[in-house]
Amino acid sequence: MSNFHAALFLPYTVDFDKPQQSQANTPASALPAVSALHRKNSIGSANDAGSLLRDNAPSGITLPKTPAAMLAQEDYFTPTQPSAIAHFLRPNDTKALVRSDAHVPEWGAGGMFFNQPRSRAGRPADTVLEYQKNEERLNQQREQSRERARSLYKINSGNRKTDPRWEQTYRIVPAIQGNGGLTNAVRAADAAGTTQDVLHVGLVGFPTDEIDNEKQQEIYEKLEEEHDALAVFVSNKDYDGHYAHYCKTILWPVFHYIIPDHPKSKAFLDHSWSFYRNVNQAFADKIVKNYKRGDTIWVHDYHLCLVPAMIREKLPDAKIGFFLHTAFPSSEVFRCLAARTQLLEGMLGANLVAFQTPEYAHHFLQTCSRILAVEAIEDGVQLETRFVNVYASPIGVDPRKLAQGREEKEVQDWIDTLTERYHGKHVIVARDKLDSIRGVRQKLLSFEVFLKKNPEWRDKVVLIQVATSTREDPELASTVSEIVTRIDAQYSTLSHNPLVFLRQDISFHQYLALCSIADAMVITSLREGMNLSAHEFVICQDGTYGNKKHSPLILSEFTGSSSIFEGAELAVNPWHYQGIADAFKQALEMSEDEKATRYKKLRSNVLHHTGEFWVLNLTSKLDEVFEEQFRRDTMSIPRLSASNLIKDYELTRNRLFILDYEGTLANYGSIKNTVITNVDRVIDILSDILNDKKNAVYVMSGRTVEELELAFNRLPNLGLIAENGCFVRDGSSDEWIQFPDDEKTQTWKKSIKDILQYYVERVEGSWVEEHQCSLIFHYESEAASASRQAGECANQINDASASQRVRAIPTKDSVIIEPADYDKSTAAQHIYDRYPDNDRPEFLFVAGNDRDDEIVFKWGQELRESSKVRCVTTVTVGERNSLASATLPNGTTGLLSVLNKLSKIKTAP
Ligand SMILES: O=P(O)(O)OC[C@H]1O[C@H](O[C@H]2O[C@H](CO)[C@@H](O)[C@H](O)[C@H]2O)[C@H](O)[C@@H](O)[C@@H]1O
Repeated sequence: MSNFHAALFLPYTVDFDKPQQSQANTPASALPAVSALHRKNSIGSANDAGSLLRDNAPSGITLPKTPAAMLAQEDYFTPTQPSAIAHFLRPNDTKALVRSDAHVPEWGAGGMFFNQPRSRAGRPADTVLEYQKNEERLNQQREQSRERARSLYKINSGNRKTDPRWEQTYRIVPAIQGNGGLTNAVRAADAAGTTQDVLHVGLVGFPTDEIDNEKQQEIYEKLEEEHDALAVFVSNKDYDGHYAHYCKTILWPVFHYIIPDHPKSKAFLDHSWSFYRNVNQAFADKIVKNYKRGDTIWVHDYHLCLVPAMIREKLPDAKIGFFLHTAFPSSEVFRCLAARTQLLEGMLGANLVAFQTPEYAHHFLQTCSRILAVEAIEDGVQLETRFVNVYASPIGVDPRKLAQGREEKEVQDWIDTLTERYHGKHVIVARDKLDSIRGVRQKLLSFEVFLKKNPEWRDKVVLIQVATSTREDPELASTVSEIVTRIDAQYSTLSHNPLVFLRQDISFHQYLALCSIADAMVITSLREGMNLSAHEFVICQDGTYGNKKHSPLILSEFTGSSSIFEGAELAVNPWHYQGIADAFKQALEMSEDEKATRYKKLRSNVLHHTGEFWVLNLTSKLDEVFEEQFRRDTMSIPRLSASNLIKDYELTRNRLFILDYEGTLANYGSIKNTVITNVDRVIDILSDILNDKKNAVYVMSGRTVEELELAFNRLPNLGLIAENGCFVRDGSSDEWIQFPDDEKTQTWKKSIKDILQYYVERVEGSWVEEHQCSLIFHYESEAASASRQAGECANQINDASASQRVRAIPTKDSVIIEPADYDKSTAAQHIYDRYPDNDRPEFLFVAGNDRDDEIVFKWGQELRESSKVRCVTTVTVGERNSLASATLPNGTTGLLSVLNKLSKIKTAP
């Protein structure tokens, strides 16, 4: 059985061999500045290629070539290998450790590292018209590029469409695109046997229109046969529109709280939505085509939110998990997305939707209840016929492989070099992609405050900030440049630069060495799903190599990682510059004892939350919820066996029946009608059952005390549970017991009525029904806007009144607002407790059909599991998934006929 892991990019890509060039035909403009390309970017020399890309740097550090430098060159001349070491410890080993956060500038950028087609997509368009114009321009450019290549390689163009560069032989190499943390985690789990038969599904990481079908097929087969990878091929247009436009321009910012009503936000655009859908569909189709019963499907990250529902449509019984690697925003932000409903419904196609932290999971639950008007509880979301579990499990790193990586000679050499270079200085390290969410600007401004306020540190401290990918946000890059220049001008001296700002990536070896010699790491992301650099830093600080150990971690409280470190990190608010400045000081002046104490906790959390554990944890959670959902599926719940029930009935004394009324014993009546429905047959049967003194029967309902009394006044021995458990009347009494406190009830009702009034004025045809202990907001469910408003109403009440122990539950056409501490199961428990210890019921029969009956099924099941009641039968007559032990598919009629049979049984007194 296979474990599919679908992520936007495969962990592999293709590096084409270069065709022989014809020098004679080579246009001068197409030739690269070879000397510049082959020169190493030595940070130490003043006029090298690297100096164009950085402000200042220590001498003696040699860096790999940078993406920015390569972008300046014609794509078919870019050298391949040097920059791959920024991503892998061993670029030729397709299974070696990948950098967790690879910081690839944009899709198609692999062409800077490997010989493969590169994206020519420009800046995302503001309008559909602009988008179409861009497309025309790009098509022209593509054709020109092909022409150039044909002449360069002396290939007669004729009518050939295929580009000669991509007809060559090729190698499968580890991809620089994609989620390194995910790749490492799955590999670690695979190596440990925690997971097996992994099948990666993803794009090959570069535009493939220029690769002919035959070649695509060849690559597909090679990847499948040799690397257990299923390549998804989509058109360049879909690829650009999906990734560069929809994902990067809309979803990524919104998921990281870059509010869409910002004037620059493009979240209102929708022309890229169709590309997003197309790519998601291509993934779903690929998985469906290769799926075999029993397989498990994991879909990863925000690029593929629609895939779970698309698969579910074709494979209703498949086991599907969805994991969001990024943050998930609050519902206030998420609701700004035009495609919010489709995105949520897409994710809810999974059996399990998982997040990095409980906070993101909570936001998701709240967003679902608000936007889809569905009931969201702590464990998940109740849809019309399915339950979807929601869970949080943080990803981690592979400490074993990282430890091995640190043993590599290059790392050791770099540790020596850096130790010598920064002898006597305190080094703070940072490596971030220079994009809008990583908070580099905030970090530098805070460092400036730190230097200003702490002159004694100015010539002792060095902040080495590696800032990769400056192309995504030129405005940010220039603001950051200004700050760098200002700090440099203000605080650099002839012999010391307190800030080393590298506008390029460093190699993986250098990174591990830097982390090993650092006196602190600082991460000030404004929002981030996790931040595995923090974990890598902790692993490097064990004191095995280098003279530094247990150095503190300054970490933004808005990263997922901060949720697992339990305060052992120095948590900072990236918007509080003075706070970060104080954290710099605290880190630099921390006693060895405090460092050791904090480090112990940091390390134990990193070692606990490893990538392998993450895979294991998610896998077992998915198995567990899948089984439970299967059990709850009415199709798999066994039909009630009347003969077994009769046997139990005959064998027992003291029997307790708890039966839901509307939808279970009788059809639903009109909400506005107090005379519910014709109950004659029900009354006759219940009366017969009550004739046996060993039986107690309770009818439970959301109806009021008065309504139930009116409906059942002919059965004085019947027990009643009104208002979903707020009131109980025993069969032997006329007295009702009210559980919620009257005064408290009046207080919460007063405040909630104001909220409800707001929605009644906005939702046409809506009205509020008032019960003694609850309020019900009714609305016409047909209008989408009405159910959205109802969802919002429920959310607002839940936010406003949690402290009053009140909850609002959205249902299909109403929002029920009721006390959080009382329900049908608490009423049932009250009834059970009133039996004397030596005369408890031996037989319990619970029947229901709706969400509020489920909790009574659960209660009944627990009595059976704890052997408190010998014979327990819980029956659902509804169509939704259920915890009941049996079903009665022919509903009310079936139930009445079973009860009728029992009522005719005469047992010994
Ligand atoms: O930039 P993209 O290609 O759209 O990919 C998004 C990012 O994916 C990876 O980061 C995400 O997953 C990490 C591991 O779960 C998590 O630590 C991080 O917070 C997530 O955003 C990748 O590491 C990043 O480089 C990508 O930008």
